[in-house]
Parts: sequence; C-alpha cells; structure tokens
Amino acid sequence: MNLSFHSDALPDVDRITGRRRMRRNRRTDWSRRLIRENRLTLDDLIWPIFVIEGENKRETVPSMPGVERFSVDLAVKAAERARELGIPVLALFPNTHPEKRDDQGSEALNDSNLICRACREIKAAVPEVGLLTDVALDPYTSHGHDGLLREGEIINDESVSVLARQALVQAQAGCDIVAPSDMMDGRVGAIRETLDSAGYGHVQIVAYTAKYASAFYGPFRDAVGSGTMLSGDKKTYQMDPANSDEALREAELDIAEGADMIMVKPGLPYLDIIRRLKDTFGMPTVAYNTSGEYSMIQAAAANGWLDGERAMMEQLVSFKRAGADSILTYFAPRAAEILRASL
Ligand SMILES: NCc1[nH]cc(CCC(=O)O)c1CC(=O)O
Ligand SMILES: [Mg+2]
Repeated sequence: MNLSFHSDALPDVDRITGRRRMRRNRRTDWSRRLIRENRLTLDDLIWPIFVIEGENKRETVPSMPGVERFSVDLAVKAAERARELGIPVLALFPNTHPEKRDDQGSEALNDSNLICRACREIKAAVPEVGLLTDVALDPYTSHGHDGLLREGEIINDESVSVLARQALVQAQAGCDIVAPSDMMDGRVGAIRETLDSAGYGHVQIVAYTAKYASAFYGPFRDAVGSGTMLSGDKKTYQMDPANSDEALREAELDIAEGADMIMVKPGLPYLDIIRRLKDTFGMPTVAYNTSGEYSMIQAAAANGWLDGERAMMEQLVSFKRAGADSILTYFAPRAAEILRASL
C-alpha cells in the first residue's frame, strides 16, 4: 500500500465542510484576540487569605504551596497589595487557636475575634477594597462542623440563629459582604432580617448556594486548622455531588430569601452547575475555585508535570466561559500580576 500523499488522494474538505474553514480565524494572534469570547479581568477576582494571631507573623500552609497565613498587621499589607493590584475583594478566613474553640463555636460571636479585628484594621487602612467574611461555625467549633451538633446531628434552626448573630458581629466590624457557607436551610433570610433590623441593610450577602460535600476542601481545612478536628462528614448539610436539579431549588430559595449573589463550590468539577444557575436565574454568580483545585495544579507544576501558570489561567477562564461573573481563588494575586503585565 502506498501511504505517501498524492494530490489526487486528498479528501475534498471544501465539499465536506461546505467551504467553511474554522482555522481561518485562528491563523494570527490579532485574529484570535478579535474573536475571543471570554476574558478574565482583574475585576473578576476575589482573593481569600487566612488570618492568624500574633504580630508580623506569617506561616506557610504545607498543603497549599504559595499560600500563607498572615497575622492581622500583615493581612493589612495583603489588602494594600490587593488595592495596588486592582483586586476588588478580599475574603478573610480565621485560623482559630484550638483553645478558643468549643462545641458551640462561641468565639464566632466574640466581636473582637480574629476576623473582626482584621476587618476593623483593614477597613481603616484600605477602605477601597471590599471585604468578604465567611459565615459558618467550623473555624470555631471543637467538632469542626459548620453548625451546632447535638446527639450526632447538626441542628438547623438553632444554628441559623447563631449564624445570623455571627453575620451581624462581622457587619459591625466593617465587612462589606457576608458569605454564609454553612448550608443550613433558611439562613440567608434570617441573616438578611437580622442585618436589616440592625441598620446594616447595605451589607451584601453572597450565598454559598450550591455547596457540595466535596473532597476538594481538604487543604483549606488544613489551612484553618479544622481538618483534624472534623468528626464525621458534612453530607447532611452540603449537597450530594451527583445532584444538579437540586442546585436550582437551592438557588430559588436563596434568591427569594434575599441573596445578592449566588455561589457554586467547588468550581472546576461543577462548571455545569455554574452554567445552569446563570442561565436560569441571571444572578451575579461566583465560582469558588477551592483549595483542592489550587493545590492539584501547584503539586503537578512542582513536579514538572504541567505548566502551572498556563493551567492556572486556563482554569480561571473556564469559570468565565461557564458563566461566572467572579471567581474566588487562591491564585488571585498571581493571576492579577499576569493580567496587569498584559494590559
Ligand atoms: N464553612 C467552611 C468552608 N468555607 C470555605 C471552605 C472551603 C474552601 C476551600 O476548599 O478552598 C469550607 C470548608 C468546608 O466546608 O469544610
Ligand atoms: Mg440552602
């Protein structure tokens, strides 16, 4: 058999495609730029940071190479960096000392807890950067759950009343957005009512609407120090990874209860959920690019198995393509540097 190419052996591609040639638009860089459908911008980014006690203190997070925990004074520096880079929002997560944890998560309601102090100091120094705080009890409970635990069950309604107070304490400390990540039923409405009646009607709510019981939170639990504390799993309140229609019902409730934005978490394995929620509700939709999604790229890049920076940018634009308006990502400062360099 003769495998060499002869012109008379060429397939008639013009006939096959009806003369349409998809590659014509891809030939040059300027043309690829011209037809590009989605773009990641600085305005899309939310940068999460971990806060610890102490002064001028920073700690690496072994399972999240490139991520550090900062004492409050250094968190202020991070906020200054966010302002310089043009990152609109900083998300704060506390690493609470085990001694301050109890089965009720009482430290969550202490108005001078780590998060509240960080909010006050950052707001005073860098008022231009939006501050998002997480509403959930897991950084404060000795059992590592997001709500109150009684006889082996996470009890919904009493947890909601504590979460609403936690949100108010954070609003009083100056946060701009509260983000309930606990997945209790009715907490968005309860938080909205509590904030409104206390004069914090301007504080926004990003609801962790479709938050799945995921393996991709592992490194985060390490970072906030709740991983080894967690008894059992979170399957009775976080969603089953096999479900999609259920996310629509969750969104319907959160929006009716007053959510200003909705969030899908994790991001990468749930791009289909982002697209469905965006198409169905047209709400500002946030993708949470979780710790696990971050660390798997960092680990592969450290091994030389993939180009970490390209994989990062590709992952981030995939959220835009799926319909997300913004992305909460540990890659935020690095992505911002790259985006600025290409301005
Ligand atoms: N309320 C807990 C919370 N808030 C954000 C994350 C995960 C974030 C990440 O993996 O980056 C979690 C972990 C969990 O639900 O156990
Ligand atoms: Mg819900």
